[in-house]
Amino acid sequence: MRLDGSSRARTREPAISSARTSSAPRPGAGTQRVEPVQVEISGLTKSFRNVRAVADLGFTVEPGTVTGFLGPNGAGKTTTLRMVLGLMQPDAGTATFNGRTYAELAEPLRTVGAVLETAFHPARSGRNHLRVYCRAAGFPVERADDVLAQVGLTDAGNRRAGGYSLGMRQRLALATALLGDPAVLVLDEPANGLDPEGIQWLRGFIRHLAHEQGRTVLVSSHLLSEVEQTVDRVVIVGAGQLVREGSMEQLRSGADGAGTVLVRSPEPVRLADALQADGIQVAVDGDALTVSGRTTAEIGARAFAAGVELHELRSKTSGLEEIYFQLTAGRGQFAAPSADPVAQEATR
Ligand SMILES: Nc1ncnc2c1ncn2[C@@H]1O[C@H](COP(=O)(O)OP(=O)(O)OP(=O)(O)O)[C@@H](O)[C@H]1O
Repeated sequence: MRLDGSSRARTREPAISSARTSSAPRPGAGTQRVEPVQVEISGLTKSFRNVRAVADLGFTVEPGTVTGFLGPNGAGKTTTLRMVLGLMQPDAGTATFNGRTYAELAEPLRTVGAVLETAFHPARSGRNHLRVYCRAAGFPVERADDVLAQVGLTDAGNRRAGGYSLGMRQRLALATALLGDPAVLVLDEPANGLDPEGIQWLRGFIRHLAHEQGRTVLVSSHLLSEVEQTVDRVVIVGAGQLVREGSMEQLRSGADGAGTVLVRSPEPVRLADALQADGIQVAVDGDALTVSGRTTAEIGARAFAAGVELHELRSKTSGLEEIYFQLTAGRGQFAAPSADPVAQEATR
């Protein structure tokens, strides 16, 4: 699902948006932090006739961090987010917020805000759209002005949302998601269609929501480059299954087998001994060591502890985009050969 600029009326999916009015992040009143909420996905599974969209998917989204939910088109991201938000029933598995499913939350709109698609009444002003939403959700109408200010749309608040640019619509959708001051924000492809200035604004805004205010932020994208500078952690899916979960640092360093680290030292043998003593696999070639399955930080720390001088320490992988491509190549979606569930099972 995408921010598609449509003006369909929706009730359950808070919408977004942008003006070139404000570039400073202002997400929330003051610097108060929200109650931390952990999102846990476990065994989530969903099929549509002969397509298994999500298959036994499990991962955790931590408070105070921005987690990128990445995968190629058709990998199952939207289907997963819909199940997380209680908009679609899973065939199996659960998605919980501090242990409760969306349906079990006492005040779901105060716990979770979502930006799934742009959807506004085109004749309504941005401010009115937010006020209508406040009334429907039982929030004080003053919240409309609070969130307009947060996303830098105060000056455009009285203009018809139908005349907003895509960036402004995305800011308006984000403002809608923030009305309930939720601890969790789920954003589906929020940078879609934004210009570089809008992307920079969004990046600062999202990071502020997580890092300064302790919110749990899950941002989906099919492009790693789009979220690379925004997210702290990544969850990569392919064909509905978990491909990789970890910090950006782990992904960059090619840890857990995605790549190797090159180390140069005037004492290669002593360094190799120190690393091997910790069960780390090392290949020595002159003054160069090639190390698999560990981050540059881990190797640097081990060398420091052993008192070994280093002349070079770097990831040998050829870049994030290449790692991402390698991890997800050919994993757009399952194409089960038959609608027969037994035959589908055989394709797992
Ligand atoms: N309502 C539906 N009916 C049938 N098939 C569906 C439905 N929704 C999703 N699918 C299929 O499930 C698979 C996963 O789709 P999904 O939209 O979740 O992927 P995605 O990762 O969000 O992709 P994109 O980045 O293109 O939005 C795809 O093969 C898609 O065609």
